[in-house]
Amino acid sequence: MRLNFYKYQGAGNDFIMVDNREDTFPKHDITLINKLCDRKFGVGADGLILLENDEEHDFKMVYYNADGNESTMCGNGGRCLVAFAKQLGVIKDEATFNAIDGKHYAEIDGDVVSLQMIDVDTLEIFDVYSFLNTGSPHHVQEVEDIKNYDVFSNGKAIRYGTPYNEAGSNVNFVEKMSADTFAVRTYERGVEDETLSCGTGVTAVALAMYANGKTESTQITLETLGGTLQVSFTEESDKLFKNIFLKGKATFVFEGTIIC
Ligand SMILES: N[C@@H](CCC[C@H](N)C(=O)O)C(=O)O
Repeated sequence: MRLNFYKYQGAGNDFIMVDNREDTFPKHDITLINKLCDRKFGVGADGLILLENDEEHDFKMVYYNADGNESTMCGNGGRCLVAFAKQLGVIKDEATFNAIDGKHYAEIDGDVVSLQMIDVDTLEIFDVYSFLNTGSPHHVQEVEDIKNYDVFSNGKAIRYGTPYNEAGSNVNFVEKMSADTFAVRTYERGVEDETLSCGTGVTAVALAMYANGKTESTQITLETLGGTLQVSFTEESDKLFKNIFLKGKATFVFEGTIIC
């Protein structure tokens, strides 16, 4: 099979994009998707995303983690898919699309994509961490000296540990930098490693920091290893967050054809 693909990255979270409007991609071939995402034996990416036709919206997003399994929402991937849809001529400057967690609205201006995330009505606060679902599940924990923190070992232990166990959670470590700016590093489920950034992850961090009283701002800057992202939202009532937008660059890297 000859597979045309496009590589995109959003704040260093990188994805293989495939135009699957003709429904030709072998969607259940976990081994193939895992191999395409492999950084030594394949193209290399944190995930693979299919752009498909949708009856009600501009397109549909189908997301696979690098391990080859279909997973829950990917915020940076969604932003990159909007840029890909524009490159294909499927949309102009705004889009609505269908994803596993429901309908999303997005705007694109140059290489900056602003993506509306699902509303969040449940945010659990525990002694040393918070847990919430922003389309994907996220554990949020404050640490000191985040630059030198062992994200891989500690993230992996939390991801597989109680209460998450096999189903797991993504794990975000955060350190406050200023009144409305936080540094974030994320261990991603399904990649099973630290990624350079995670869109649903920084969204979770912004909401958790606000809910924990670590910031009074509803427009928060998140510094990740791969770049800067912005999250804005409104709080409708206690811990009910709406109008959540994730904003940052989504960049085309290269395209190619692979015979597989
Ligand atoms: N990188 C993503 C999150 C992708 C999903 C995650 N790995 C999971 O399986 O929960 C993002 O930008 O949100």
